[in-house]
Amino acid sequence: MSANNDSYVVGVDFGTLSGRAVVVRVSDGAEVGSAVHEYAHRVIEDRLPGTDVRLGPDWALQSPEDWREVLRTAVPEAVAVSGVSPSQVIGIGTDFTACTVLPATAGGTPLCEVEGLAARPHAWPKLWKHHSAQPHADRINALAAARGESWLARYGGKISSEWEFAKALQVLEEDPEVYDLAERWIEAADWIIWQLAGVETRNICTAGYKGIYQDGDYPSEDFLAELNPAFAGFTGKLGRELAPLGGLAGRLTAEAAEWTKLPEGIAVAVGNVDAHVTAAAADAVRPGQMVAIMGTSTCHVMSSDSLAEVPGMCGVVRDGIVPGLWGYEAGQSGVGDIFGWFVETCVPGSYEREAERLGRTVHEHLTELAAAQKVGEHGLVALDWHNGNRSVLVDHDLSAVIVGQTLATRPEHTYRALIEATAFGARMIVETFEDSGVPVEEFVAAGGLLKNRFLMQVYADVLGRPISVIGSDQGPALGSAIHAAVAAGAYPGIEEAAAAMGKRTEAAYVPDAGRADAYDRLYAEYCHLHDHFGRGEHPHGNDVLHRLRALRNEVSA
Ligand SMILES: Nc1ncnc2c1ncn2[C@@H]1O[C@H](COP(=O)(O)OP(=O)(O)O)[C@@H](O)[C@H]1O
Ligand SMILES: O=C(CO)[C@@H](O)[C@@H](O)COP(=O)(O)O
Repeated sequence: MSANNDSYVVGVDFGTLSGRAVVVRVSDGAEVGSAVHEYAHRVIEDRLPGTDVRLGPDWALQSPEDWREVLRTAVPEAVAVSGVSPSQVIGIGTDFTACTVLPATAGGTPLCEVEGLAARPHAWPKLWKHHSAQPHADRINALAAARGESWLARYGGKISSEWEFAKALQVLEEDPEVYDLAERWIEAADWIIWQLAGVETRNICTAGYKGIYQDGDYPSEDFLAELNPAFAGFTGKLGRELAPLGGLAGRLTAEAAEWTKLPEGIAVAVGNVDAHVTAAAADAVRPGQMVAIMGTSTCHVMSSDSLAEVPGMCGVVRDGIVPGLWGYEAGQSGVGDIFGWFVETCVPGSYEREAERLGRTVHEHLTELAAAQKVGEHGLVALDWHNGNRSVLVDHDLSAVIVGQTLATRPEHTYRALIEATAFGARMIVETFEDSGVPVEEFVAAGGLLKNRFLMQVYADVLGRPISVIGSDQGPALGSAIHAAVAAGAYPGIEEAAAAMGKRTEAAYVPDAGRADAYDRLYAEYCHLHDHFGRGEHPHGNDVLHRLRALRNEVSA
């Protein structure tokens, strides 16, 4: 079907806690209807559903049935709310958290749904924030460095415990039977496309960033065998034919048409990652436009026409955001999650009652109180490592630090210090890119944290540069819809579709010179603590965080 003024596409964003669908007009990107489905199992962290099987520290799993339910509920609901007739929908695109990865049969059945395997933790999909494969990542990194593997520099010198190889090596060594039964090791981003189009595809984005696919190949058999002889053939569970972003993965099957109530045969776009699709939604896919998707965690994505080695980045991948450019990714594993943790576990009841009386959420109440302070007034500096450090240290055995507390420290002081810590972490990433010869010309913010205007101003002041903001509160879903429009043939490429359908306001926040100067002093303290606690036993460092983590693991084992 060809596009006309009445054509629409559906974008579906599979997030950490929910899936969101949005119906978008192809001609101008107008969002005409949306719906959200909260996952029934949310994040599986304590025990496997319906069993007494307990999970260890740093485990995080998800249920594939929750993802299918998004297709069955959020998609038809969004179309119903929009008033658009399903016959006007010409394509569907999706994005997923990553690296969220699962073992499956050759037919695509998740192993946790195979009879007899539901009580085996390693048969379940591992969510991006499953961090218990850190020892496996450490071994991969040490061996790659010792052998001088050329791909290591493409990952800033270290691959993360969140990525595909570390997670798979953990399965092999902790449950070899499940490893053997896994005929496929597949990103949820590609698995969902399999459900929609009935064909197995592997997108270039997750293969490159999370699957160590560089210059046409995965790490060699020889390398994998040195990690563990039984790991030698691992890449046989992956895919070698990579599909380009914005490409057509296939056509909606009759079964998926029944779930979604969309017409059978419409275009299904190649799978993609929540962060990377958002660049299109903000119309920020040109070289030097860094898009920060700020939510539970923050991902930083940016295209460039040149290849550079940026220490501690997540990865640089040819065609990884848009075809024809190098796509860079860096990230912070915990941002909104840190504020959420603080609100849930560190705030006295009196604050909750006051927030309720004022008709605000506790976040809003603490933000109001934090905004009344001057820079540095709380006397605190924090390290934003409650969920480890993804960039630039790439170490999920690190944990958070708050220094400067006294008996006068109030929750609003700590809340502000935590917001500032995440902004300092973002500045560390931006400066590392620039120092490595990859200039950041525009900083574009997207994601759920945009709703906190004080936080956004702190970021502008800490970064000392203007911040543009996306013009949609459904960035990933809009980005997926844009990819669907390209896959359906409505635009020749992602750049053209992004220009017509993406939205952003330039320089929505500008730094205040006085506050920016004051933050330079606090940032210097952050850098000092960052290197002291994060870089091990160098002359001025202390590895206490690793010793504490080892002790915790020993005791909880
Ligand atoms: N007013 C607020 N200020 C700062 N953080 C908030 C606020 N309200 C919610 N959060 C945090 O934002 C995060 C959710 O962000 P969101 O972008 O909606 O989710 P996701 O990243 O999963 O798509 C949660 O971690 C929550 O703790
Ligand atoms: O790591 C990536 C992308 O590479 C994200 O999917 C992951 O951080 C999860 O993002 P959210 O915070 O759920 O938006």
